Amino acid sequence: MTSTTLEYALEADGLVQHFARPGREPLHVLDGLDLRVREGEFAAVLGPSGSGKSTLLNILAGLDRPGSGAVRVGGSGSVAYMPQKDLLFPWRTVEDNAILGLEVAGVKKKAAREQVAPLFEEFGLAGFEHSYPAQLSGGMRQRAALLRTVAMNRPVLLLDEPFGALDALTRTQLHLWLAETRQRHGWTIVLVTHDIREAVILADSVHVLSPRPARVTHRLEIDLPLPRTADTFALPEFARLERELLVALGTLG
Ligand SMILES: Nc1ncnc2c1ncn2[C@@H]1O[C@H](COP(=O)(O)OP(=O)(O)OP(=O)(O)O)[C@@H](O)[C@H]1O
Repeated sequence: MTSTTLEYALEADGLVQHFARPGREPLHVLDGLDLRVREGEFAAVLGPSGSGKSTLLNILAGLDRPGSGAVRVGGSGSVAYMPQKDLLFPWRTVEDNAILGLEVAGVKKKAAREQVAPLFEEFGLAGFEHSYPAQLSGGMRQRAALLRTVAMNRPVLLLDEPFGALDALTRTQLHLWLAETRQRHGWTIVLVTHDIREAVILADSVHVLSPRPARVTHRLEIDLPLPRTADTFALPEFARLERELLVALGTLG
């Protein structure tokens, strides 16, 4: 991964990935995948289960190297990554979980606590700073994990199905909350999901993956008006985009 002045906040070109399998031919997971995300853009990567979404994010995060292809991140060249199984440490308070990434980056505990303090209110966690993860609801835990990711103050956020394990009502509440919060902050986000509604309510652009080996088969601009609210779900344009994505995924004829 290199850092330079780029036209895009994040560029991935021709990503190819194979995984070795004992006694069988390698599993071909990514097949020349391209992705371009502008600064301040919310890009959703939508694909069926097993299509290679986590593989893609691991490469974008710099945790894995692609077999071929390249990733470039603008600004400082670094990203903040919230993996799918982003476990909060049960023995740390919400506050101490929130500062974990900063501590790992070398920030002193006191300074890290001061840095994250203003975020608790906005993330609906004010008053729970000294609670332990087991004392939070599922939605609050995901917000705490997201707070920890955002606290890293990196130019690009990578989110791997952050709401996948939540019940439908909590998930919708978090969608509306994130839609508002990210607009206020202007974050650049790549979110992978297999939830079409999630992609449409949140994103500026949706990048549809083919089944494995994955490439981007469609890129759809989501030009629904901002701010996105509960009323957005009722727009005819929302239903039209949902249907278009069902077709792009091959779910409808
Ligand atoms: N390190 C690895 N070694 C071998 N195979 C792997 C490895 N990582 C992923 N795979 C395989 O690559 C394929 C794609 O996995 P990946 O987790 O990227 O898919 P996904 O789209 O994120 O799936 P889901 O939506 O179900 O989480 C799967 O078949 C998986 O078994």
